[in-house]
Amino acid sequence: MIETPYRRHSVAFRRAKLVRYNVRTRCCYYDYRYQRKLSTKMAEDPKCEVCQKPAPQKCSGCHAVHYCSREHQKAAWVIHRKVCKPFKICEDEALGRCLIATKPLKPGDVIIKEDPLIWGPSQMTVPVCLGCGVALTNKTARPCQKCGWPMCSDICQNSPSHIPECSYTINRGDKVSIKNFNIPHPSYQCITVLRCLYQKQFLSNVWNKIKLLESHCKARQLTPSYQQDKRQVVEFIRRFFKIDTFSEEEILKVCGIVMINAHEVPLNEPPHIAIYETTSMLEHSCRANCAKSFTSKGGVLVSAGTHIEKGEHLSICYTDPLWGTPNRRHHLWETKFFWCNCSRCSDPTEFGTYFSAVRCQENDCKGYLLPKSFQEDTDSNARWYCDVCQSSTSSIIVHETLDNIGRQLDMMPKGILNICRAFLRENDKYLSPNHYYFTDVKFALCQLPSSEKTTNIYRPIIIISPIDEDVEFKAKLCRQLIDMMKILIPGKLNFFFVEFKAKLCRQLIDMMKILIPAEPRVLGILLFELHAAISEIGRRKVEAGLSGPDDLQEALLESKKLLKETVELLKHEPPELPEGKILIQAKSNLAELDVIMRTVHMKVGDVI
Ligand SMILES: C[S@@+](CC[C@H](N)C(=O)[O-])C[C@H]1O[C@@H](n2cnc3c(N)ncnc32)[C@H](O)[C@@H]1O
Repeated sequence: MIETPYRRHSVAFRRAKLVRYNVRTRCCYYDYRYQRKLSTKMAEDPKCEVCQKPAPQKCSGCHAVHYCSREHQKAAWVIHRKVCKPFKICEDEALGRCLIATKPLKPGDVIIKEDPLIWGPSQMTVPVCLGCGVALTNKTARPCQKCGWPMCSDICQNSPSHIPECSYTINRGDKVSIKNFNIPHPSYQCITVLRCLYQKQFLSNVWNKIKLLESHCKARQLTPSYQQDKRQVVEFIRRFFKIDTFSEEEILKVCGIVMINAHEVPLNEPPHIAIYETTSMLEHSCRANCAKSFTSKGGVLVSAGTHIEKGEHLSICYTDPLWGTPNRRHHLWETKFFWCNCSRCSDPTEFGTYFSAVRCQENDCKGYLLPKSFQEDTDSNARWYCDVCQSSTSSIIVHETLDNIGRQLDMMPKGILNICRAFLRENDKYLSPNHYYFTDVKFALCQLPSSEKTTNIYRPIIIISPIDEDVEFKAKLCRQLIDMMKILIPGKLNFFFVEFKAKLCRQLIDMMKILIPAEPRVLGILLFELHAAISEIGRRKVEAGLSGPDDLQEALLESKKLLKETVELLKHEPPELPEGKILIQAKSNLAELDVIMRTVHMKVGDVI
């Protein structure tokens, strides 16, 4: 018999008793019990995964298994590649545990895909089903027959996730009774913490992973949330559930673990939270290199968002990457107990985008004010300096101005074009063109629908951004307006909005690629909106006789390129999330576009 590589490997594995034969499927399977035994032993004395001889070489991917020779590594790869990871877990004095790439990665490569160790409702939530997390109403709620917690179905009542609070409630003696489903209910504050404590009491394999996560117990003691947890979680667990197995300290440590490590999972309304074994170890950067998305079942999927070199730290962004630097840094300090010093926070200009900068108010000065470093901006004597005239202004005054504009923005209805325009125009004298407040408004404008059906509520106006310095663009818009006025009926004059929208999308895409290149959702949405605007412009121009088939084909080709990029960026998004819906739409538009392009080609030939 010819020995195939597979047979060679299986023989080697069987000899080493790592592979067993499954009679039913007639296949060999990898016996993980052996791997675990070997891995524990290898920590002291590395042994070959295949033959158990001394093994000097380790897997260059995960660094977790060893081999005595290249042959045995090759033989093991068929099975090991299913569990091998492109990173290793390291310990850093400042960061704690963190993940480091062990091989080069390209955008979209999957790095981690895992189910939660624990999931549960957010601390502040309306009553939700404890089996699936969906919000309940008087009509949909049905009490669990064993404990009374409201559930949405029999399946959820018997869900393994519900076992902890169900069994603690049964032990308590009285069933839970929840009647009001419209407002946040305090009883839910302790559920996720209780689920972790249950692991401590009964399931040591899960608890052993949870307990290693950072809790920042000491730093938290000085915060209001610690006192709140004492009153609302510790007391509730003790008084309501009558549990005295855990000390106050133990419960508060778990509260800290949940606060520091839980990820918000937005699959349901309201979102639930989840702790993951590996993803919860990822460090933060405001210009992260990894992207996080979720599977439909609540698992997490971390993929490379940029090209990542071997040896690079893997990071995600814990905060909203479209907040300004002071806001991001304070938020991280208040919720995760560290001052961020990432490459973006260390560069006040945020890679030349001036995303957090304000305009210099000195006469005729075109400069921007920024602090020398945002690390020092927490000081009350801090000042912001102009990059042109070098004048300075107190940080307190800058922040007061920003707070006022922020309040204005909070109250402003987004999605009303004229109001957004007025905001951009009025604040142009204070804020840099790429300022985060402007970005917020422009991002909302970019998501306004481009098509006639939904946009003809907009008045026929020429929309020229106050920050628009592109004179040629304005002139072009005016020429087009005159042409169009002659041809179009008034209801179609929102053409200018679509042009404006396409321009905004391009501006934002360029900036996002510099500022947050690993945020596929933001970029994906913008590329999709740009495709919609370009298609609409092409279509309307042809309808109005303003352009010929060559322009149309050019627009279609650009649309297609943008759609392909959108699909690539959003490929890991589940259909439950808005970005997943855009992915479905983009795929369908791509198919339609192919048909249209073939038709155009058949009618007018290859014009470009
Ligand atoms: C979700 S945990 C990450 C895992 C954690 N290092 C561990 O060992 O369990 C978040 C904590 O990691 C640390 N951390 C993460 N990113 C950091 C960064 N960029 N700078 C400083 N500390 C960071 C902080 O202590 C933060 O509260």
